[in-house]
Amino acid sequence: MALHPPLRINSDLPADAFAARFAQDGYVQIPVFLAPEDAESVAGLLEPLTWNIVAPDETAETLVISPDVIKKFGEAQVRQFLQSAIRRAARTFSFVHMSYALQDEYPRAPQAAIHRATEFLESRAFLDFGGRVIGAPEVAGVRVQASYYRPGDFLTVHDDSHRKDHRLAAFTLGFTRRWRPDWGGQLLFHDAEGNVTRGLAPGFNVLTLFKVPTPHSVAQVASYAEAKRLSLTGWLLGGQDAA
Ligand SMILES: O=C(O)CCC(=O)C(=O)O
Ligand SMILES: [Fe+2]
Repeated sequence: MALHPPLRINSDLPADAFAARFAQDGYVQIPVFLAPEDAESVAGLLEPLTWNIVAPDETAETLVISPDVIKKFGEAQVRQFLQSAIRRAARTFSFVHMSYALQDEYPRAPQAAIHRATEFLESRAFLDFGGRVIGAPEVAGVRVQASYYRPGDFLTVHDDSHRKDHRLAAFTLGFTRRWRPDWGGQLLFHDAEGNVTRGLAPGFNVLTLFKVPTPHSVAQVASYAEAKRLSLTGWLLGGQDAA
């Protein structure tokens, strides 16, 4: 049962026009996705979260480095581990960024204000809107995290295929303000020749949907970037895997 006032999808959105774009291009961006005051409210909830650093270990398992883990193992050891995740990025899939696991956290404190976003992303309103745009009315659930990319953070090329989950499409809902194009952090789409076919700048209250599988990455954020690259990112799921 929902504990929070629902976030409202902007009522003026022409879902069918966005669906045509998605079908043609394999991705679509929907600006002013939430009612503007609701987007402001989500942005205000993301800022003060207690974020964890995430990066894969040498077996490709995601390690979650909470502030407690840093206290326990010490900053030097954490830095060493992150350096190895950065070195692995030269050869294989890797990433370093901050994350907040909305759906894992929800049962611990469903009344926490951030879960207005969790409840919305799991709601029929969001799943049905997403389903209309991607042309898959059977969207059954969602897998989602909040993410925050700091200077130096990155995500190397991958296509979002998953062993178990049936991912119908990937989405990101951005809450990044005033981003300069030379700050990196773009969502990049890649072709077979190694060219970037499209680079989408982080934005505010923009929903991006793209097909799975699609080769993509997040460009490393420049050391001199001053804004926070904040978003809610995840996948619309089909059938039996719904959360
Ligand atoms: O943050 C983004 O723009 C994309 C994130 C992504 O590709 C992923 O988490 O798999
Ligand atoms: Fe991805």
